Amino acid sequence: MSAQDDTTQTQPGPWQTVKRGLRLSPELRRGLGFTIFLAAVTSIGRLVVPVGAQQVLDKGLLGEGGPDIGYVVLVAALGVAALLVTTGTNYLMNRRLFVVSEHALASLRRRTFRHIHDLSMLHQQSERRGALTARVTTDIDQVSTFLQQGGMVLVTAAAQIVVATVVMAVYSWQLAIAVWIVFIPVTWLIKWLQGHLAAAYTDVRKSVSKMLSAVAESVVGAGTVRAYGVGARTSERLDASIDEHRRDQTRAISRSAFSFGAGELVYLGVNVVVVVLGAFLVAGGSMTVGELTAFLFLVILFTQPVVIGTETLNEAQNAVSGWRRVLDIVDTEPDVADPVDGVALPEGPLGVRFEGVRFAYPGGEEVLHGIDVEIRAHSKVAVVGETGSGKTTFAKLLTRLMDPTSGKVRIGGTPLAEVTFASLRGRVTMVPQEGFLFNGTLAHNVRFAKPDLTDAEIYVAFAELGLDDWLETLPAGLETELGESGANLSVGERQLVSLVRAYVADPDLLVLDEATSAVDPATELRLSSALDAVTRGRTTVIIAHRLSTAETSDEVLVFDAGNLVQQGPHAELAAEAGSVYAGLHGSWREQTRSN
Ligand SMILES: Nc1ncnc2c1ncn2[C@@H]1O[C@H](COP(=O)(O)OP(=O)(O)OP(=O)(O)O)[C@@H](O)[C@H]1O
Repeated sequence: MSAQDDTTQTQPGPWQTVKRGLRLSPELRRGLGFTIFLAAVTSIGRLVVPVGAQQVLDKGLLGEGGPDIGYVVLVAALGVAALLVTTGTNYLMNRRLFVVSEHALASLRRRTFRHIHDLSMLHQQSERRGALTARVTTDIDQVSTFLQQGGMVLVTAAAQIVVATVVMAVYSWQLAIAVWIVFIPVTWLIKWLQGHLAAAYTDVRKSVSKMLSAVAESVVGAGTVRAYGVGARTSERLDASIDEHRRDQTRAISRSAFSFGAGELVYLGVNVVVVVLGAFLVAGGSMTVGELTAFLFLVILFTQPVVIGTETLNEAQNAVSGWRRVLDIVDTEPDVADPVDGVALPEGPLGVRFEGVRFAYPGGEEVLHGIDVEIRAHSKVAVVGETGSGKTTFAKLLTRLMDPTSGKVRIGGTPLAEVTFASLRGRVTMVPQEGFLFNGTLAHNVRFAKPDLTDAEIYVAFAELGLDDWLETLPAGLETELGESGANLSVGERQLVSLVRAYVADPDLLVLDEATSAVDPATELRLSSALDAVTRGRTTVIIAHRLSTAETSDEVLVFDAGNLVQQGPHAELAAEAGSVYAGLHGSWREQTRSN
């Protein structure tokens, strides 16, 4: 099932969701028997007040021989002892529920996060990032709130209802039946309310995700928004998503307020029935005053779980909707999977082969139409073409960020789909256009691929790439803070750091999406000599946006509208009059001359 399909497919019911959720988090069931035992003891302990009141009234005060203070004191002492035990078991039960649910949810968070990571680039783009973050944060928080608050109610409610019913029947079976007659229609009402609340809270969860995405986009893209002067349009979209969330939340809250009122009504209704019928029974001599008093206390014990239950319905619905969305993610099959019994890439330099590779993005038209190509080990290959011609798609298939719709990619002769992720990620590195930098120091960012690299080794890497002079210009050298996404550096400098990072990872196949952004001439010079050093001695595929890169490559692959139309050394291709490459090269030279 796909994560974004949840609006179109029939959703699993609340029970199915809870059952699936429990199967996925077996920790929640650990020691459940003992927790239920503690709940039963707590519930039995709560009988102290009704039974004590009945004993004190009927035997201690209104007994045949007159008031018996000794008996009253005995009942009071036993009551206090029982209350102490109940407090202890109640504490233990709550603690167990907290500990178990926190454990389970921490591992659910981890699992969901890892799964999001495993989902291919395709999912990460189509499910918006803010929404994915909400899965791991707010959605799981909702489940946690429910399990810790509502979960206790669920565990104690059933026990309390059973215990209260038994004792009520002992005092007066007629009144016990009356209580149940009022109670049964209420359970139907609750079921009906549950359905309505579930729908309302599903809407709330969706609008929260939408709102988070809108906020995240407008914060991350603040620069672009300002540059294009579309602040008003962005604010409108944000306002609309906030309004939608307010509307959904208000609707859900008014429905839950209604269900809360319904719970109160049950309590009052049952009390009225007991008082009226009980008065008749006492007058007719089939019930004592003490038993009726006890019964009224028992009604509290009986209806309390129902009333509190309707209150927690609110959280329960919220939680089930959240849980369902988390499960949707966890159940989404990653479309690029680590092969079971996969193999490692062969030792030594790696060549690449594409055999009849076709690719279409989900729901889109084919964008690569049968690519056959061989890239020799150790060669430096430039991939060029108009924008949208399929270069990036080619690179993503080459590094298995996606799988071809048909055809095969081989690296070092091994079909890519059979190579373990560990071997693939260790030997093949892709440097995207905007190589992402993390908030932290320069050293931290370079160490990303190799955590145990020493400072001395990092200095050597900078020197080997001819970047030691640049490093010296930084205020704190390797300890320079780069800021969020490397914001303290210029675009060109960020690319330099990405290159160093790729260099220390020492892959056998390097796939690099050359940055398009213009950089100052000094940095440009540093970049091109660092690039030369990085590519030396390994197979390199560069998506070249500057044709100067193509000029210095062993071979050039020319893409046009999803087809590989030319392949060969720069000089040869440029000489083919009227060819796509000759055209590209001609216009690039004109552009650089006019610059
Ligand atoms: N995530 C996506 N979903 C759907 N279609 C996509 C996606 N990414 C790219 N495409 C489409 O696939 C085609 C090839 O895109 P691709 O990014 O591979 O081209 P490119 O040559 O790398 O372009 P550029 O130089 O602008 O990066 C284009 O028509 C593009 O619209």
